[in-house]
Amino acid sequence: MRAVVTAAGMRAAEQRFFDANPGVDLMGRAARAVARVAAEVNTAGQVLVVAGRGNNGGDGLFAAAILAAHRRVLVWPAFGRTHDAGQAAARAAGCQFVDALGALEALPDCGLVIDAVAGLGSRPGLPQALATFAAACDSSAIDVLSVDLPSGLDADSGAGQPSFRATRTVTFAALKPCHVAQPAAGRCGRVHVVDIGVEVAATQLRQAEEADVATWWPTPTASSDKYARGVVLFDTGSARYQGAALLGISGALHAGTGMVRYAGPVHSGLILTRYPSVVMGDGRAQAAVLGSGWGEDEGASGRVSSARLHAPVAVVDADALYSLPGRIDGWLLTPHAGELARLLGCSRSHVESRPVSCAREVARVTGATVLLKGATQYVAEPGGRVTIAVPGPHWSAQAGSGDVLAGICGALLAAGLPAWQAAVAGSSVQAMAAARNPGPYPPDELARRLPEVIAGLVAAD
Ligand SMILES: NC(=O)C1=CN([C@@H]2O[C@H](COP(=O)(O)OP(=O)(O)OC[C@H]3O[C@@H](n4cnc5c(N)ncnc54)[C@H](O)[C@@H]3O)[C@@H](O)[C@H]2O)[C@@H](O)CC1
Ligand SMILES: Nc1ncnc2c1ncn2[C@@H]1O[C@H](COP(=O)(O)OP(=O)(O)O)[C@@H](O)[C@H]1O
Repeated sequence: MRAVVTAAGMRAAEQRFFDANPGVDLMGRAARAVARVAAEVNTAGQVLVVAGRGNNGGDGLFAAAILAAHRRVLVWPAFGRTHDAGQAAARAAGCQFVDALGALEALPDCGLVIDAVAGLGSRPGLPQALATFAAACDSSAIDVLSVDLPSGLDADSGAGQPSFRATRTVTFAALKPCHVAQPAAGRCGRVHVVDIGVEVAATQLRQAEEADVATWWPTPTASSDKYARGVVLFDTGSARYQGAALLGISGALHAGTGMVRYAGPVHSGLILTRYPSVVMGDGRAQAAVLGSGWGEDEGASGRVSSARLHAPVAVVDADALYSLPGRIDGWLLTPHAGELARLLGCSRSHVESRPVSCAREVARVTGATVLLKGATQYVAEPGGRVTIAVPGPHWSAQAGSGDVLAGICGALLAAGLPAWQAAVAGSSVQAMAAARNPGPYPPDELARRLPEVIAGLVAAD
Protein backbone atom coordinates (compact mmCIF):
# COMPACT_ATOMS: atom_id res chain seq x y z
CA MET A 1 0.00 0.00 0.00
CA ARG A 2 1.42 3.40 -0.93
CA ALA A 3 0.55 6.55 0.97
CA VAL A 4 -0.96 9.43 -1.02
CA VAL A 5 -0.34 12.75 0.71
CA THR A 6 -1.90 16.14 0.04
CA ALA A 7 0.21 19.26 -0.51
CA ALA A 8 -0.64 20.45 3.03
CA GLY A 9 0.26 17.05 4.47
CA MET A 10 3.58 17.13 2.64
CA ARG A 11 4.40 20.62 3.84
CA ALA A 12 3.57 19.60 7.42
CA ALA A 13 5.82 16.55 7.10
CA GLU A 14 8.61 18.75 5.77
CA GLN A 15 8.17 21.13 8.71
CA ARG A 16 8.37 18.25 11.20
CA PHE A 17 11.54 17.11 9.46
CA PHE A 18 13.17 20.54 9.64
CA ASP A 19 12.18 20.95 13.29
CA ALA A 20 13.87 17.66 14.10
CA ASN A 21 16.81 18.09 11.70
CA PRO A 22 17.65 21.78 11.41
CA GLY A 23 20.02 22.64 8.62
CA VAL A 24 19.64 19.43 6.60
CA ASP A 25 19.81 20.15 2.87
CA LEU A 26 16.57 18.59 1.62
CA MET A 27 16.75 20.50 -1.63
CA GLY A 28 20.16 18.95 -2.30
CA ARG A 29 18.70 15.48 -1.76
CA ALA A 30 15.78 16.27 -4.07
CA ALA A 31 18.12 17.68 -6.73
CA ARG A 32 20.40 14.62 -6.67
CA ALA A 33 17.36 12.38 -7.17
CA VAL A 34 16.21 14.49 -10.13
CA ALA A 35 19.70 14.37 -11.68
CA ARG A 36 19.88 10.59 -11.19
CA VAL A 37 16.57 9.95 -12.96
CA ALA A 38 17.47 12.48 -15.68
CA ALA A 39 20.62 10.46 -16.40
CA GLU A 40 18.50 7.29 -16.62
CA VAL A 41 16.13 8.83 -19.15
CA ASN A 42 18.79 10.41 -21.34
CA THR A 43 22.45 9.61 -20.84
CA ALA A 44 24.30 12.23 -22.87
CA GLY A 45 22.12 14.70 -24.82
CA GLN A 46 21.65 18.38 -24.15
CA VAL A 47 19.28 19.13 -21.25
CA LEU A 48 16.98 22.12 -20.92
CA VAL A 49 15.82 23.00 -17.39
CA VAL A 50 12.77 25.25 -17.06
CA ALA A 51 12.93 26.81 -13.60
CA GLY A 52 10.17 28.61 -11.69
CA ARG A 53 10.44 31.09 -8.85
CA GLY A 54 9.93 28.78 -5.86
CA ASN A 55 11.65 25.80 -4.29
CA ASN A 56 10.62 23.57 -7.17
CA GLY A 57 12.75 25.80 -9.39
CA GLY A 58 15.51 25.42 -6.79
CA ASP A 59 15.39 21.61 -7.12
CA GLY A 60 15.68 21.98 -10.89
CA LEU A 61 18.57 24.44 -10.74
CA PHE A 62 20.66 22.32 -8.37
CA ALA A 63 19.94 19.30 -10.57
CA ALA A 64 21.08 21.37 -13.56
CA ALA A 65 24.35 22.12 -11.75
CA ILE A 66 24.95 18.40 -11.15
CA LEU A 67 24.16 17.43 -14.75
CA ALA A 68 26.36 20.22 -16.14
CA ALA A 69 29.45 18.35 -14.92
CA HIS A 70 28.99 15.89 -17.80
CA ARG A 71 26.90 17.54 -20.50
CA ARG A 72 25.56 20.76 -21.91
CA VAL A 73 22.73 22.18 -19.81
CA LEU A 74 20.52 25.14 -20.71
CA VAL A 75 18.41 26.90 -18.10
CA TRP A 76 15.30 28.96 -18.82
CA PRO A 77 14.27 30.94 -15.73
CA ALA A 78 10.68 31.19 -16.89
CA PHE A 79 9.86 34.27 -14.77
CA GLY A 80 13.23 36.02 -14.96
CA ARG A 81 13.80 35.71 -11.22
CA THR A 82 14.38 32.29 -9.74
CA HIS A 83 15.77 30.55 -6.64
CA ASP A 84 18.90 32.58 -5.80
CA ALA A 85 21.21 29.87 -4.46
CA GLY A 86 20.09 27.44 -7.16
CA GLN A 87 20.74 30.02 -9.85
CA ALA A 88 24.22 30.73 -8.49
CA ALA A 89 25.03 27.00 -8.43
CA ALA A 90 23.80 26.50 -12.00
CA ARG A 91 25.81 29.48 -13.26
CA ALA A 92 28.93 28.33 -11.40
CA ALA A 93 28.57 24.87 -12.98
CA GLY A 94 28.57 26.40 -16.47
CA CYS A 95 24.87 26.15 -17.37
CA GLN A 96 23.85 28.47 -20.20
CA PHE A 97 20.89 30.74 -19.38
CA VAL A 98 18.31 31.38 -22.14
CA ASP A 99 15.02 33.24 -22.47
CA ALA A 100 11.65 31.99 -23.75
CA LEU A 101 12.63 32.31 -27.41
CA GLY A 102 16.02 30.72 -26.78
CA ALA A 103 14.33 27.80 -25.03
CA LEU A 104 11.97 27.19 -27.98
CA GLU A 105 14.83 27.43 -30.48
CA ALA A 106 17.01 25.03 -28.47
CA LEU A 107 14.27 22.42 -28.06
CA PRO A 108 15.01 20.40 -31.25
CA ASP A 109 18.63 19.88 -30.10
CA CYS A 110 17.68 18.71 -26.60
CA GLY A 111 17.39 15.12 -25.41
CA LEU A 112 15.49 16.01 -22.25
CA VAL A 113 13.47 18.83 -20.71
CA ILE A 114 13.31 19.14 -16.93
CA ASP A 115 10.12 20.87 -15.83
CA ALA A 116 10.85 22.59 -12.51
CA VAL A 117 8.36 25.43 -12.87
CA ALA A 118 6.16 24.55 -9.88
CA GLY A 119 5.49 21.56 -7.65
CA LEU A 120 3.44 21.53 -4.46
CA GLY A 121 2.69 25.20 -5.07
CA SER A 122 1.46 24.59 -8.63
CA ARG A 123 -1.77 26.40 -9.53
CA PRO A 124 -3.98 25.05 -12.34
CA GLY A 125 -2.91 26.17 -15.83
CA LEU A 126 0.20 27.83 -17.28
CA PRO A 127 0.97 31.38 -18.42
CA GLN A 128 1.07 31.81 -22.20
CA ALA A 129 4.83 31.46 -22.79
CA LEU A 130 5.00 28.28 -20.72
CA ALA A 131 1.83 26.90 -22.31
CA THR A 132 3.38 27.42 -25.74
CA PHE A 133 6.58 25.71 -24.62
CA ALA A 134 4.73 22.76 -23.02
CA ALA A 135 2.75 22.30 -26.26
CA ALA A 136 6.01 22.37 -28.25
CA CYS A 137 7.40 19.63 -25.99
CA ASP A 138 4.25 17.57 -26.62
CA SER A 139 4.41 17.91 -30.37
CA SER A 140 8.15 17.18 -30.57
CA ALA A 141 7.65 14.07 -28.36
CA ILE A 142 10.72 14.98 -26.34
CA ASP A 143 11.17 13.33 -22.93
CA VAL A 144 9.97 15.61 -20.14
CA LEU A 145 10.99 14.96 -16.55
CA SER A 146 8.78 16.85 -14.11
CA VAL A 147 10.02 17.70 -10.64
CA ASP A 148 7.40 16.70 -8.06
CA LEU A 149 4.53 16.98 -10.56
CA PRO A 150 3.84 18.29 -14.06
CA SER A 151 3.62 22.06 -13.64
CA GLY A 152 0.15 23.44 -14.24
CA LEU A 153 -1.58 20.59 -12.38
CA ASP A 154 -3.01 21.17 -8.94
CA ALA A 155 -1.31 18.70 -6.57
CA ASP A 156 -4.52 17.76 -4.74
CA SER A 157 -7.32 17.94 -7.30
CA GLY A 158 -5.24 17.17 -10.40
CA ALA A 159 -7.09 20.03 -12.14
CA GLY A 160 -5.14 22.04 -14.66
CA GLN A 161 -5.01 22.74 -18.37
CA PRO A 162 -2.73 23.61 -19.97
CA SER A 163 -0.01 21.79 -18.07
CA PHE A 164 3.19 19.92 -18.86
CA ARG A 165 2.87 16.29 -19.95
CA ALA A 166 5.76 14.32 -18.42
CA THR A 167 7.27 11.03 -19.48
CA ARG A 168 8.69 10.72 -15.95
CA THR A 169 7.97 12.47 -12.68
CA VAL A 170 10.25 12.45 -9.66
CA THR A 171 8.35 13.11 -6.46
CA PHE A 172 9.47 13.12 -2.86
CA ALA A 173 8.49 11.05 0.20
CA ALA A 174 5.05 9.94 -1.10
CA LEU A 175 2.64 10.11 -4.02
CA LYS A 176 0.39 13.16 -4.27
CA PRO A 177 -3.27 12.88 -5.42
CA CYS A 178 -2.49 14.19 -8.92
CA HIS A 179 -0.16 11.21 -9.49
CA VAL A 180 -2.94 8.67 -8.98
CA ALA A 181 -6.19 10.39 -10.03
CA GLN A 182 -7.08 10.36 -13.72
CA PRO A 183 -6.95 12.28 -15.95
CA ALA A 184 -4.04 14.07 -14.19
CA ALA A 185 -2.22 10.78 -13.54
CA GLY A 186 -1.99 10.26 -17.29
CA ARG A 187 0.12 13.44 -17.56
CA CYS A 188 2.71 12.27 -15.00
CA GLY A 189 4.27 9.40 -16.98
CA ARG A 190 6.23 6.95 -14.85
CA VAL A 191 6.34 8.27 -11.29
CA HIS A 192 9.44 7.74 -9.13
CA VAL A 193 8.84 8.25 -5.42
CA VAL A 194 12.16 9.15 -3.82
CA ASP A 195 12.99 8.86 -0.15
CA ILE A 196 14.60 12.12 0.97
CA GLY A 197 14.27 11.36 4.68
CA VAL A 198 10.90 13.08 5.19
CA GLU A 199 8.34 10.75 6.83
CA VAL A 200 4.68 11.36 6.00
CA ALA A 201 2.02 10.63 8.64
CA ALA A 202 -0.46 7.78 8.01
CA THR A 203 -2.77 8.99 5.28
CA GLN A 204 -6.52 8.59 4.74
CA LEU A 205 -5.84 8.20 1.00
CA ARG A 206 -3.77 5.28 -0.27
CA GLN A 207 -2.94 3.53 -3.51
CA ALA A 208 -3.17 -0.28 -3.49
CA GLU A 209 -0.48 -2.39 -5.11
CA GLU A 210 -0.55 -5.84 -6.68
CA ALA A 211 1.19 -7.24 -3.58
CA ASP A 212 -1.76 -6.14 -1.40
CA VAL A 213 -4.21 -7.95 -3.66
CA ALA A 214 -2.01 -11.07 -3.53
CA THR A 215 -1.96 -10.98 0.29
CA TRP A 216 -5.72 -10.64 0.61
CA TRP A 217 -6.81 -13.05 -2.11
CA PRO A 218 -8.77 -15.98 -0.56
CA THR A 219 -7.13 -19.22 -1.65
CA PRO A 220 -8.68 -22.62 -0.88
CA THR A 221 -7.01 -24.94 1.64
CA ALA A 222 -7.27 -28.66 2.34
CA SER A 223 -10.23 -28.04 4.63
CA SER A 224 -12.14 -25.86 2.14
CA ASP A 225 -15.51 -26.86 0.78
CA LYS A 226 -17.91 -24.93 -1.42
CA TYR A 227 -19.68 -23.36 1.56
CA ALA A 228 -16.49 -22.35 3.31
CA ARG A 229 -15.27 -20.69 0.09
CA GLY A 230 -18.48 -18.69 -0.04
CA VAL A 231 -21.84 -18.86 -1.77
CA VAL A 232 -22.98 -15.86 -3.83
CA LEU A 233 -26.66 -15.30 -4.51
CA PHE A 234 -27.34 -13.31 -7.67
CA ASP A 235 -30.52 -11.41 -8.32
CA THR A 236 -29.41 -9.63 -11.47
CA GLY A 237 -30.66 -9.09 -15.01
CA SER A 238 -34.10 -8.54 -16.47
CA ALA A 239 -35.94 -9.44 -19.65
CA ARG A 240 -34.25 -6.47 -21.30
CA TYR A 241 -30.75 -6.95 -19.84
CA GLN A 242 -30.27 -10.71 -19.68
CA GLY A 243 -26.54 -10.49 -20.35
CA ALA A 244 -25.93 -8.68 -17.06
CA ALA A 245 -26.80 -11.87 -15.19
CA LEU A 246 -24.35 -13.92 -17.27
CA LEU A 247 -21.57 -11.35 -16.90
CA GLY A 248 -21.85 -11.13 -13.10
CA ILE A 249 -21.94 -14.90 -12.70
CA SER A 250 -18.91 -15.16 -14.95
CA GLY A 251 -17.05 -12.66 -12.75
CA ALA A 252 -17.83 -14.63 -9.59
CA LEU A 253 -16.99 -18.06 -11.03
CA HIS A 254 -13.73 -16.89 -12.59
CA ALA A 255 -12.76 -15.19 -9.32
CA GLY A 256 -13.09 -18.53 -7.52
CA THR A 257 -16.36 -18.48 -5.63
CA GLY A 258 -17.50 -21.69 -3.91
CA MET A 259 -20.98 -21.67 -5.41
CA VAL A 260 -23.34 -19.42 -7.34
CA ARG A 261 -27.08 -19.35 -6.74
CA TYR A 262 -29.22 -17.47 -9.24
CA ALA A 263 -32.61 -16.11 -8.18
CA GLY A 264 -33.26 -13.51 -10.89
CA PRO A 265 -35.71 -13.43 -13.79
CA VAL A 266 -33.39 -14.65 -16.55
CA HIS A 267 -34.40 -18.05 -17.92
CA SER A 268 -32.57 -21.00 -16.35
CA GLY A 269 -31.88 -22.48 -19.78
CA LEU A 270 -29.78 -19.45 -20.72
CA ILE A 271 -27.86 -19.45 -17.44
CA LEU A 272 -27.24 -23.19 -17.29
CA THR A 273 -26.17 -23.51 -20.92
CA ARG A 274 -23.36 -21.10 -20.15
CA TYR A 275 -22.65 -21.99 -16.50
CA PRO A 276 -23.88 -25.46 -15.57
CA SER A 277 -22.56 -25.26 -12.00
CA VAL A 278 -25.06 -22.53 -11.08
CA VAL A 279 -27.79 -23.59 -8.65
CA MET A 280 -31.10 -22.03 -9.63
CA GLY A 281 -33.32 -20.37 -7.02
CA ASP A 282 -33.01 -18.81 -3.56
CA GLY A 283 -30.99 -20.28 -0.75
CA ARG A 284 -28.52 -19.42 1.97
CA ALA A 285 -25.58 -17.37 0.81
CA GLN A 286 -22.69 -15.43 2.32
CA ALA A 287 -23.23 -12.47 -0.01
CA ALA A 288 -25.72 -11.30 -2.63
CA VAL A 289 -25.16 -9.35 -5.85
CA LEU A 290 -28.05 -7.06 -6.75
CA GLY A 291 -29.02 -4.51 -9.35
CA SER A 292 -26.88 -5.19 -12.42
CA GLY A 293 -29.17 -5.14 -15.44
CA TRP A 294 -32.41 -4.50 -13.54
CA GLY A 295 -33.26 -1.41 -15.51
CA GLU A 296 -35.95 0.74 -13.99
CA ASP A 297 -37.52 -2.21 -12.18
CA GLU A 298 -40.51 -1.18 -10.09
CA GLY A 299 -39.99 -4.14 -7.78
CA ALA A 300 -36.47 -3.05 -6.82
CA SER A 301 -37.19 -2.61 -3.09
CA GLY A 302 -38.82 -6.04 -2.91
CA ARG A 303 -35.85 -7.65 -4.63
CA VAL A 304 -33.44 -6.02 -2.16
CA SER A 305 -35.57 -7.12 0.84
CA SER A 306 -35.80 -10.65 -0.47
CA ALA A 307 -32.02 -10.91 -0.86
CA ARG A 308 -31.59 -9.75 2.75
CA LEU A 309 -33.44 -12.84 3.92
CA HIS A 310 -30.76 -15.06 2.43
CA ALA A 311 -27.46 -13.16 2.68
CA PRO A 312 -26.04 -10.92 5.42
CA VAL A 313 -24.27 -8.55 3.03
CA ALA A 314 -24.63 -7.53 -0.62
CA VAL A 315 -22.93 -5.86 -3.54
CA VAL A 316 -25.39 -3.23 -4.74
CA ASP A 317 -24.95 -2.17 -8.33
CA ALA A 318 -26.78 -0.02 -10.89
CA ASP A 319 -30.53 0.46 -10.32
CA ALA A 320 -30.58 -1.30 -6.93
CA LEU A 321 -28.59 1.69 -5.65
CA TYR A 322 -31.82 3.71 -5.49
CA SER A 323 -33.57 1.19 -3.22
CA LEU A 324 -31.13 1.03 -0.34
CA PRO A 325 -32.73 -0.24 2.88
CA GLY A 326 -31.44 2.30 5.41
CA ARG A 327 -28.05 1.75 7.04
CA ILE A 328 -26.23 -1.20 5.52
CA ASP A 329 -22.97 -1.72 7.37
CA GLY A 330 -20.69 -4.22 5.67
CA TRP A 331 -22.36 -3.86 2.27
CA LEU A 332 -20.64 -2.67 -0.88
CA LEU A 333 -22.09 -0.11 -3.30
CA THR A 334 -20.60 0.02 -6.82
CA PRO A 335 -21.81 3.24 -8.52
CA HIS A 336 -20.17 4.99 -11.45
CA ALA A 337 -20.00 8.80 -11.31
CA GLY A 338 -23.50 9.27 -12.78
CA GLU A 339 -25.06 6.89 -10.26
CA LEU A 340 -23.22 8.46 -7.34
CA ALA A 341 -24.42 11.88 -8.51
CA ARG A 342 -28.02 10.66 -8.53
CA LEU A 343 -27.59 9.27 -4.99
CA LEU A 344 -26.23 12.61 -3.80
CA GLY A 345 -28.63 14.76 -5.79
CA CYS A 346 -25.81 16.61 -7.54
CA SER A 347 -24.37 16.72 -11.06
CA ARG A 348 -22.04 14.14 -12.57
CA SER A 349 -19.42 16.84 -13.11
CA HIS A 350 -19.55 17.66 -9.38
CA VAL A 351 -18.72 14.02 -8.58
CA GLU A 352 -16.01 13.92 -11.23
CA SER A 353 -14.31 17.00 -9.79
CA ARG A 354 -14.57 15.78 -6.16
CA PRO A 355 -14.59 11.97 -6.37
CA VAL A 356 -13.03 11.34 -2.97
CA SER A 357 -15.32 13.55 -0.93
CA CYS A 358 -18.45 12.39 -2.80
CA ALA A 359 -17.66 8.69 -2.31
CA ARG A 360 -16.84 9.36 1.36
CA GLU A 361 -20.12 11.13 1.90
CA VAL A 362 -22.26 8.23 0.64
CA ALA A 363 -20.19 5.76 2.69
CA ARG A 364 -20.66 7.89 5.80
CA VAL A 365 -24.41 8.21 5.37
CA THR A 366 -25.15 4.57 4.47
CA GLY A 367 -22.55 2.73 6.54
CA ALA A 368 -21.62 0.82 3.37
CA THR A 369 -18.31 0.87 1.52
CA VAL A 370 -18.48 2.72 -1.80
CA LEU A 371 -16.54 1.64 -4.88
CA LEU A 372 -16.69 4.59 -7.25
CA LYS A 373 -15.94 3.14 -10.68
CA GLY A 374 -14.23 4.90 -13.55
CA ALA A 375 -10.76 5.53 -14.89
CA THR A 376 -9.60 5.79 -11.26
CA GLN A 377 -11.43 3.44 -8.86
CA TYR A 378 -11.93 4.87 -5.37
CA VAL A 379 -12.97 2.68 -2.45
CA ALA A 380 -14.34 4.79 0.39
CA GLU A 381 -15.08 3.32 3.82
CA PRO A 382 -17.63 4.78 6.26
CA GLY A 383 -14.75 5.92 8.52
CA GLY A 384 -13.35 8.12 5.74
CA ARG A 385 -10.40 6.04 4.56
CA VAL A 386 -10.11 5.87 0.76
CA THR A 387 -8.06 3.30 -1.15
CA ILE A 388 -7.42 3.57 -4.87
CA ALA A 389 -7.36 0.28 -6.76
CA VAL A 390 -4.48 -0.83 -8.99
CA PRO A 391 -5.03 1.07 -12.25
CA GLY A 392 -5.72 -0.56 -15.61
CA PRO A 393 -6.00 0.39 -19.26
CA HIS A 394 -8.95 2.38 -20.55
CA TRP A 395 -10.12 -0.46 -22.79
CA SER A 396 -12.22 -1.49 -19.75
CA ALA A 397 -14.52 1.49 -20.30
CA GLN A 398 -17.20 -0.64 -21.95
CA ALA A 399 -20.69 -1.90 -21.23
CA GLY A 400 -20.64 -5.01 -19.07
CA SER A 401 -17.32 -4.41 -17.27
CA GLY A 402 -19.25 -3.20 -14.24
CA ASP A 403 -21.48 -6.31 -14.24
CA VAL A 404 -18.41 -8.56 -14.21
CA LEU A 405 -16.87 -6.43 -11.47
CA ALA A 406 -19.95 -6.73 -9.26
CA GLY A 407 -19.70 -10.52 -9.60
CA ILE A 408 -15.99 -10.56 -8.70
CA CYS A 409 -16.66 -8.39 -5.65
CA GLY A 410 -19.58 -10.64 -4.67
CA ALA A 411 -17.27 -13.68 -4.71
CA LEU A 412 -14.74 -11.91 -2.50
CA LEU A 413 -17.37 -10.64 -0.07
CA ALA A 414 -18.82 -14.15 0.19
CA ALA A 415 -15.33 -15.51 0.87
CA GLY A 416 -15.20 -13.32 3.96
CA LEU A 417 -13.17 -10.31 2.86
CA PRO A 418 -14.31 -7.02 4.40
CA ALA A 419 -16.15 -4.86 1.88
CA TRP A 420 -13.22 -2.49 1.29
CA GLN A 421 -10.80 -5.31 0.53
CA ALA A 422 -13.34 -7.06 -1.70
CA ALA A 423 -13.77 -3.81 -3.64
CA VAL A 424 -10.08 -2.98 -3.94
CA ALA A 425 -9.05 -6.54 -4.79
CA GLY A 426 -11.96 -7.03 -7.22
CA SER A 427 -11.43 -3.83 -9.17
CA SER A 428 -7.64 -4.29 -9.12
CA VAL A 429 -7.71 -7.82 -10.45
CA GLN A 430 -10.05 -6.81 -13.27
CA ALA A 431 -7.70 -3.96 -14.17
CA MET A 432 -4.73 -6.34 -14.02
CA ALA A 433 -6.47 -8.79 -16.36
CA ALA A 434 -7.02 -5.94 -18.81
CA ALA A 435 -3.41 -4.76 -18.45
CA ARG A 436 -2.04 -8.24 -19.11
CA ASN A 437 -4.30 -8.62 -22.16
CA PRO A 438 -4.00 -5.27 -23.89
CA GLY A 439 -6.57 -4.61 -26.58
CA PRO A 440 -10.32 -4.45 -27.03
CA TYR A 441 -11.36 -7.68 -25.29
CA PRO A 442 -15.03 -7.80 -24.34
CA PRO A 443 -15.72 -7.96 -20.59
CA ASP A 444 -16.76 -11.63 -20.65
CA GLU A 445 -13.49 -12.51 -22.41
CA LEU A 446 -11.50 -10.62 -19.77
CA ALA A 447 -13.44 -12.46 -17.06
CA ARG A 448 -12.17 -15.70 -18.58
CA ARG A 449 -8.61 -14.37 -18.23
CA LEU A 450 -9.03 -13.76 -14.47
CA PRO A 451 -7.92 -17.26 -13.38
CA GLU A 452 -4.45 -16.91 -14.91
CA VAL A 453 -4.00 -13.49 -13.28
CA ILE A 454 -5.16 -14.81 -9.89
CA ALA A 455 -3.00 -17.94 -10.19
CA GLY A 456 0.02 -15.71 -10.90
CA LEU A 457 -0.81 -13.46 -7.97
CA VAL A 458 -1.17 -16.16 -5.36
CA ALA A 459 1.89 -18.03 -6.67
CA ALA A 460 3.97 -14.86 -6.28
CA ASP A 461 2.71 -14.20 -2.74
N1 LIG B 1 7.99 20.22 0.77
C1 LIG B 1 9.00 19.38 0.76
O1 LIG B 1 9.06 18.46 1.53
C2 LIG B 1 10.10 19.58 -0.22
C3 LIG B 1 9.92 20.47 -1.25
N2 LIG B 1 10.81 20.58 -2.22
C4 LIG B 1 10.43 21.31 -3.43
O2 LIG B 1 9.74 22.47 -3.13
C5 LIG B 1 8.56 22.54 -3.90
C6 LIG B 1 7.57 23.43 -3.24
O3 LIG B 1 8.12 24.71 -3.30
P1 LIG B 1 7.29 26.05 -3.13
O4 LIG B 1 6.45 25.96 -1.93
O5 LIG B 1 8.28 27.15 -3.21
O6 LIG B 1 6.31 26.06 -4.34
P2 LIG B 1 6.56 25.79 -5.90
O7 LIG B 1 7.96 26.08 -6.28
O8 LIG B 1 6.04 24.44 -6.19
O9 LIG B 1 5.55 26.81 -6.57
C7 LIG B 1 5.47 28.15 -6.21
C8 LIG B 1 5.91 29.07 -7.34
O10 LIG B 1 5.44 28.65 -8.59
C9 LIG B 1 4.59 29.66 -9.16
N3 LIG B 1 3.51 28.94 -9.82
C10 LIG B 1 2.56 28.21 -9.23
N4 LIG B 1 1.75 27.65 -10.14
C11 LIG B 1 2.21 28.02 -11.33
C12 LIG B 1 1.80 27.74 -12.64
N5 LIG B 1 0.76 26.94 -12.88
N6 LIG B 1 2.48 28.29 -13.66
C13 LIG B 1 3.53 29.06 -13.42
N7 LIG B 1 3.99 29.36 -12.18
C14 LIG B 1 3.33 28.84 -11.15
C15 LIG B 1 4.15 30.50 -8.01
O11 LIG B 1 3.81 31.79 -8.43
C16 LIG B 1 5.38 30.46 -7.14
O12 LIG B 1 6.32 31.36 -7.60
C17 LIG B 1 8.17 21.08 -4.03
O13 LIG B 1 7.28 20.84 -5.08
C18 LIG B 1 9.52 20.46 -4.27
O14 LIG B 1 9.89 20.55 -5.63
C19 LIG B 1 12.11 19.92 -2.24
O15 LIG B 1 13.09 20.91 -2.29
C20 LIG B 1 12.35 18.96 -1.15
C21 LIG B 1 11.35 18.82 -0.07
N1 LIG C 1 -11.63 5.28 -18.53
C1 LIG C 1 -11.62 4.09 -17.91
N2 LIG C 1 -10.45 3.42 -17.75
C2 LIG C 1 -10.44 2.21 -17.16
N3 LIG C 1 -11.54 1.58 -16.69
C3 LIG C 1 -12.71 2.22 -16.80
C4 LIG C 1 -12.81 3.49 -17.41
N4 LIG C 1 -14.11 3.87 -17.40
C5 LIG C 1 -14.79 2.87 -16.80
N5 LIG C 1 -13.96 1.87 -16.44
C6 LIG C 1 -14.35 0.62 -15.76
O1 LIG C 1 -15.35 0.02 -16.57
C7 LIG C 1 -16.41 -0.48 -15.77
C8 LIG C 1 -17.71 0.19 -16.21
O2 LIG C 1 -18.70 -0.02 -15.26
P1 LIG C 1 -20.18 0.44 -15.53
O3 LIG C 1 -20.20 1.86 -15.95
O4 LIG C 1 -20.96 0.07 -14.34
O5 LIG C 1 -20.57 -0.43 -16.78
P2 LIG C 1 -21.75 -1.48 -16.99
O6 LIG C 1 -22.84 -1.12 -16.08
O7 LIG C 1 -22.12 -1.33 -18.43
O8 LIG C 1 -21.18 -2.82 -16.72
C9 LIG C 1 -16.03 -0.26 -14.36
O9 LIG C 1 -15.41 -1.42 -13.85
C10 LIG C 1 -15.04 0.89 -14.44
O10 LIG C 1 -14.18 0.93 -13.40
